[in-house]
Amino acid sequence: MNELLVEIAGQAEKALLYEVALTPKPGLVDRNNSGAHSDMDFFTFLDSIVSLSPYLYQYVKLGMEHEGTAKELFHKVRSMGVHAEKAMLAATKNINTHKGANFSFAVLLGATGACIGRGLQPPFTQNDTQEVLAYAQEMSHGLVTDDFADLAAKTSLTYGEKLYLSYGITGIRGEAEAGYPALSGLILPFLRANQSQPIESLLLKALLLLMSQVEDGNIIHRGGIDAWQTIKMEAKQLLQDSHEGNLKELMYSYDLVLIERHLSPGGAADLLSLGIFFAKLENLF
Ligand SMILES: CC(C)(COP(=O)(O)OP(=O)(O)OC[C@H]1O[C@@H](n2cnc3c(N)ncnc32)[C@H](O[C@H]2O[C@H](COP(=O)(O)OP(=O)(O)OP(=O)(O)O)[C@@H](O)[C@H]2O)[C@@H]1O)[C@@H](O)C(=O)NCCC(=O)NCCS
Ligand SMILES: Nc1ncnc2[nH]cnc12
Repeated sequence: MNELLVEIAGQAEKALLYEVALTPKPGLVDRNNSGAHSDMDFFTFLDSIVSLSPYLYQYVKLGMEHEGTAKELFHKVRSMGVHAEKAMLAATKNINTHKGANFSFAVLLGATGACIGRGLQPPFTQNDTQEVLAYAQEMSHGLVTDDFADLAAKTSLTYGEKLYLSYGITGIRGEAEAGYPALSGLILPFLRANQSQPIESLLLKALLLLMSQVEDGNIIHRGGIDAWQTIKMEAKQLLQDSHEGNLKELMYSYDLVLIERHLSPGGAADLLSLGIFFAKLENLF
């Protein structure tokens, strides 16, 4: 069973490495540049991933060994996640590289471990993946209401809390509570349908697909709702205009546009990592 635990956690780590290595990503940190970020670079992300690695293993282990309710497992992985977040910030000199990704992997690796504890085995079928997402939804039930219950009394607010108060946007918490529809209904069907394509162009197009549809808290917190709506339209147009011969050139140009606008689709980047994780468990590539 330990080999399976190591394999699952390893796929999550690989997904985070694939995401940051993917190049060129508009506005994001990659092998070419730091996108719209002045405080972090490719090596900051490598340091971050290494700091999170032991906790990815612990999230799966907590799930596999869990015997209570899904909600009880959520509290266990979230407690572990707080330690992971501290380790990440220590490794990155207090820069928020993977806060959202750490939260989602805590929930989804815990859910994966719980389902494996009930007999699920990789390679996953689409139904196996859906069983994990359904369990993650059960774990996250009531999360938005619980987390945002007493915001008025708080003296300092996170980006997500500010977005909720300003626009009613629920961000990654809402995504988790809904069972990650950006995975089940958007990126995973796309990756399954195009799995034979070269991986870099496949993942670049997957990122554009996410950018064209997800409610990305990072874009909104920096640029507001209008900037987010514009990026959704532009990403959709790029997806329509791109083909094997011009994709990288279009992405390089769009990277310069988002850098100039100081906008970064960090939420879409996190969801890309999660999509790669499940694609690996399904042996898509
Ligand atoms: C639930 C938490 C994630 C806390 O959330 P928080 O309230 O802090 O804020 P959110 O913005 O709601 O979420 C934080 C990150 O989640 C990513 N994100 C946002 N929207 C979405 C979405 N629709 N789908 C998926 N993911 C989303 C995003 O993270 C990525 O971008 C971050 C890098 O950019 P950042 O530094 O945040 O912003 P910058 O523009 O760079 O800032 P400046 O340079 O301009 O200053 C990076 O984190 C990526 O992961 C959001 O940032 C969870 O952390 C939590 O529960 N915290 C409480 C303590 C705890 O329980 N921790 C353990 C959790 S297991
Ligand atoms: N490659 C990346 N660049 C900037 N923010 C991110 N958040 C997650 N991945 C990221």
